[in-house]
Amino acid sequence: STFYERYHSLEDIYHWINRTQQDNPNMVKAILIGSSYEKRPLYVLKLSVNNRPNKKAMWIDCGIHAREWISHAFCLWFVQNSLSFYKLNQDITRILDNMDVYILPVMNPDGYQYTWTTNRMWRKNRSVSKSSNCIGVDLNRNFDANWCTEGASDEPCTEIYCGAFPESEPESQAVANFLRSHKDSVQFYLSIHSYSQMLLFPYSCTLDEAENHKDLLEMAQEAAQAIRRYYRNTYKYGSGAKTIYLAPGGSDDWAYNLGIKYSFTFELQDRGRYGFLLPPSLISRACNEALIAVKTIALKVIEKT
Ligand SMILES: Nc1ncc(C[C@H](C[SeH])C(=O)O)cc1Cl
Ligand SMILES: [Zn+2]
Ligand SMILES: [Zn+2]
Ligand SMILES: [Zn+2]
Repeated sequence: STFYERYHSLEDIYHWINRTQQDNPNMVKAILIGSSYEKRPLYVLKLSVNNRPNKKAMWIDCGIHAREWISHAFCLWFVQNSLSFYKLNQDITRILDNMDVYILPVMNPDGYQYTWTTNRMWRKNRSVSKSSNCIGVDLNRNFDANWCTEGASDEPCTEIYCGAFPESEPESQAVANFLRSHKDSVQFYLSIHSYSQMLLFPYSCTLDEAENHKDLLEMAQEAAQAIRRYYRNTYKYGSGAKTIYLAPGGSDDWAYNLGIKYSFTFELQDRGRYGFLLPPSLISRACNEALIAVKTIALKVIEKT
């Protein structure tokens, strides 16, 4: 099986980032947006095929949760597919001609490394708290969106520990800073997770409906329909609070409140048979399903703006 149908160590992904930039100097640029708690680099790959004035952009982050390995695999898959099929596939060509794409393949490198060396089921980052022997903050409860209310915990030993304060973690702070400084061009935010096959949009932190709920629902529905039509697989869709659970401090809610009105979290395969331990043989199916969903929504964002 090819490189993109296998899971890769953190070091291999860093090598891949370098090689991808070197092999595609006109389309790919690696941007260092910060570093992790253990001082590992956070690299964003910028895909850009032209320098149109006030061009829009989309953002995809992967690996906010360390054990969700299909997420990291999707970011690599998306970059490879975009570079390989630009000018050959009309959807990818239309997307790249109209939008720059910022991709963060490993948002939580310390946690990812830890799942390779020590504990495959690790979720959080690896920061040390002053008040407890337990390690790690749930980066998807650390953003400033109803921070640390119901659905998160102020207990460092829990899997949904919200951290000492919003953006207390270097990883979430780096992402928030980058998006704050690019909020006028970024129109579409996407965070990739696993598992349970869902296409989620704001809000997760409250049962209130987002002001463009109808748009978001229509986009998610079309994406889920595309997956069903092309891959005969079922993805649920809806606002996070109603579809999965009430949970505050998530990156998608925060990005939405920043002004990025098309904001989504995808939960990729599967439904629980393998869960986080999705076998490599299912990587291509899972990534193709996510890819058609991303393309469907990206094309609708381009239409609407
Ligand atoms: N805003 C959000 N959007 C999606 C989710 C679901 C993910 C699934 Se792993 C999580 O629990 O962090 C959670 C939140 Cl807080
Ligand atoms: Zn090396
Ligand atoms: Zn997750
Ligand atoms: Zn999940």
